[in-house]
Amino acid sequence: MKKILMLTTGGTIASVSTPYGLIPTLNSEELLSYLPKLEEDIQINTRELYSIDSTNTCPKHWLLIAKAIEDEYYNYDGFVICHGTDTMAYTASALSYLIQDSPKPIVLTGAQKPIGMEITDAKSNLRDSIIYAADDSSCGVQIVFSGKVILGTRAKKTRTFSFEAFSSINYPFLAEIYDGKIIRYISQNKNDMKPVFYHSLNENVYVMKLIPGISDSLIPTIFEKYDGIILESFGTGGVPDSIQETIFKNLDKYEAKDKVLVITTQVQNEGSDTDIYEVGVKLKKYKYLEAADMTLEATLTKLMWVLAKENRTWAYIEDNFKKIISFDRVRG
Ligand SMILES: NC(=O)C[C@H](N)C(=O)O
Repeated sequence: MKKILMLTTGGTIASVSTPYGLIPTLNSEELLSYLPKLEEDIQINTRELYSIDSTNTCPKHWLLIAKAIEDEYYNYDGFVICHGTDTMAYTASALSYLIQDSPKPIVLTGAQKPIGMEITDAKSNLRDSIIYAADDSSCGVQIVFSGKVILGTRAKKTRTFSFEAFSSINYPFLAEIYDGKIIRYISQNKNDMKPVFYHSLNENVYVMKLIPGISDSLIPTIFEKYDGIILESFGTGGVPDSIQETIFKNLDKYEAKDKVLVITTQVQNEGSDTDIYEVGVKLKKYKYLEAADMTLEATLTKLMWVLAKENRTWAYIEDNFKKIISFDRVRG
């Protein structure tokens, strides 16, 4: 018999309607009581880690989830985390860096409608997640939602209301689940996997979204305050004239290992490549990193993981940021 640990953290799945709006209220046992009967023989133990709308998720919650899994890792065959959908992709990415090479599945799920409502996606999402987490071929961190299995490093919430809330960005779905049956499109080899747990993240990372004509007035303050600056640029990536000089001055002022600039794109699909246009190529004389085809969620949490290392060198930062972890990037 397979043993699954279901961890709960709040979110819509555990919410009830109140005069003030939906509030996460159900505890983990109450949530589990809604799980439809399974054909498989699976023992599920459950534990509430905290109960919040995932809007309020912070990096400390990611560390807490990772620690709870590490503490129970050898007592269970798989883990299911019930989580709010709004920041689930961030949590899935963060867990992909905090728990690497896990031969056991770590599945995040949630719902667009509370589990107590008559029309809800919660029961099927929970059932699919448990079945997927109990399957011998599953491993690593994934989101299971609306019948799709998405790598934690590739997930993005792309719909606010529909049940099909998540997309897999620049990577195919790993599997789909129909009527409780898993159809795998990509098989993962877990034979040589040994889990590695990490215990810290550097929260001093800022995401700056560019808009046409953006002013450079906040840039010196951002560089002073943060260790990692992610520039969400346009198209394939470039730094516009209005902020160019100030960005370059600040890159010169701080050593690259102290303040790290990452260029990414606002375009959801296909990623960045600063080698193409002059607005990107001119950056070449500076040390910076490129997100390439990584999601923003993966870029942010990977940078937090990389910058958690004390006395880091540029080589350490570059090697680890560019290293492919849980298929988070395909391009250089
Ligand atoms: N569907 C949801 O779970 C949304 C909710 N606001 C949350 O992220 O906690």
